[in-house]
Amino acid sequence: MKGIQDYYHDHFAQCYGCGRLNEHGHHLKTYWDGEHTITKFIPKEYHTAIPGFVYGGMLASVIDCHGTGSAALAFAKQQNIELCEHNAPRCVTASLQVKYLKPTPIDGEIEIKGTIAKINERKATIVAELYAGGNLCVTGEIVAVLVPDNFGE
Ligand SMILES: CCCCCCCCCCCCCCCC(=O)SCCNC(=O)CCNC(=O)[C@H](O)C(C)(C)COP(=O)(O)OP(=O)(O)OC[C@H]1O[C@@H](n2cnc3c(N)ncnc32)[C@H](O)[C@@H]1OP(=O)(O)O
Repeated sequence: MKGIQDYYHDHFAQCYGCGRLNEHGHHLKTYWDGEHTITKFIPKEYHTAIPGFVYGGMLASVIDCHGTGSAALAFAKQQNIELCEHNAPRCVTASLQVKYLKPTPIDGEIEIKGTIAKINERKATIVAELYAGGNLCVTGEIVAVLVPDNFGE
């Protein structure tokens, strides 16, 4: 299954969380599932916080890039972009909020479900729900902004 990350331009594909060209990164893939977006991730043992449970910063990282990926999908849909090599919109995180409801078990796949809560011409708000073993463990809210031409100046 391809994710929006497969369609980022090479110079937008270096991110530790979601860049397909970062050899040390998570290589997340985010795609539509009906009206929602999905990202899946299998934690490694070294992502431990407390034995048996995932480190919270790691979960925030996955939610972060699920948010920017979901926003990019939403902008592509809004702008009627037919995704093909290197033409995906690219977003940066303006804001990331995370709530840890329950410890997240480390042994198994994590699924993050995204809902596009708000979108205008350059900003999207994504609500994320992170599930492990079918249980809701973490929620998040990400404000993602299309990369401005003067980014980093
Ligand atoms: C050779 C090629 C080089 C390429 C080079 C680029 C590479 C790109 C790679 C991307 C890779 C991504 C990787 C994954 C996710 C990260 O890890 S990204 C890294 C972490 N994030 C950052 O570093 C972002 C740092 N912040 C910024 O650059 C700027 O503040 C931003 C976010 C671009 C916004 O700046 P701006 O466009 O000047 O802001 P502004 O016009 O005031 O705001 C735009 C909208 O966002 C809202 N907003 C702004 N900040 C916030 C906030 N903190 N909270 C809530 N709303 C906010 C504003 O209210 C406004 O909303 P509307 O008025 O449209 O309703």
